[in-house]
Amino acid sequence: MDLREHVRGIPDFPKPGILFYDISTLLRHGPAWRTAMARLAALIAPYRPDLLAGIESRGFLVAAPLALELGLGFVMLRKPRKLPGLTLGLNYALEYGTDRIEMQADAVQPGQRVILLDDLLATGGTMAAGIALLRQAGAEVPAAAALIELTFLGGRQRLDVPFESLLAYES
Ligand SMILES: O=P(O)(O)OC[C@H]1O[C@H](OP(=O)(O)OP(=O)(O)O)[C@H](O)[C@@H]1O
Ligand SMILES: Nc1ncnc2[nH]cnc12
Repeated sequence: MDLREHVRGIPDFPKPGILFYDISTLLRHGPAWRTAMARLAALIAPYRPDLLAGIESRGFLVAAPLALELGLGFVMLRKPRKLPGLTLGLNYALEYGTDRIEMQADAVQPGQRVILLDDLLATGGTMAAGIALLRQAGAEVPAAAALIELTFLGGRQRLDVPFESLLAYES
């Protein structure tokens, strides 16, 4: 199945010159969504994860079903002040401005292998921050993955772990 047919590139949104890649159309199509999750599961299984982590919000849509598919637990990396209990957090730079992600301090046991997932890798800033935060919590991060990679933004060059994606777009 060609999954590209099920991802919509919307012109000039949110920034002129860069397509906005929308996974709503993929989510809506049961067989395509199932195929995408099965292919991504096959890509990350060789890294032998103990847990999967996902970045709020679209990353949850990828990490949670993959965790079910692989029979693993799932950890949420969330926007600030959303998680109860003791949290760890990290501020990071975006193209314009800054953002922050947080996770529960006891979410990971020291040395657990945690793969970080998101729907899309653009500049890589969000993924790099997520990896740093997981390490702060004691995790080993053997790899990161996303459904979509915008190769022309060079995001994977900002990551110091292997990165897997299902669909790469050149523009
Ligand atoms: O590689 P980067 O340049 O950091 O961009 C990628 C991030 O941007 C989007 O999230 P967004 O902040 O739009 O939040 P959302 O998932 O809640 O839509 C996307 O889901 C990634 O998390
Ligand atoms: N071009 C893009 N399409 C969809 N989500 C994004 N997040 C950051 N850049 C994006």
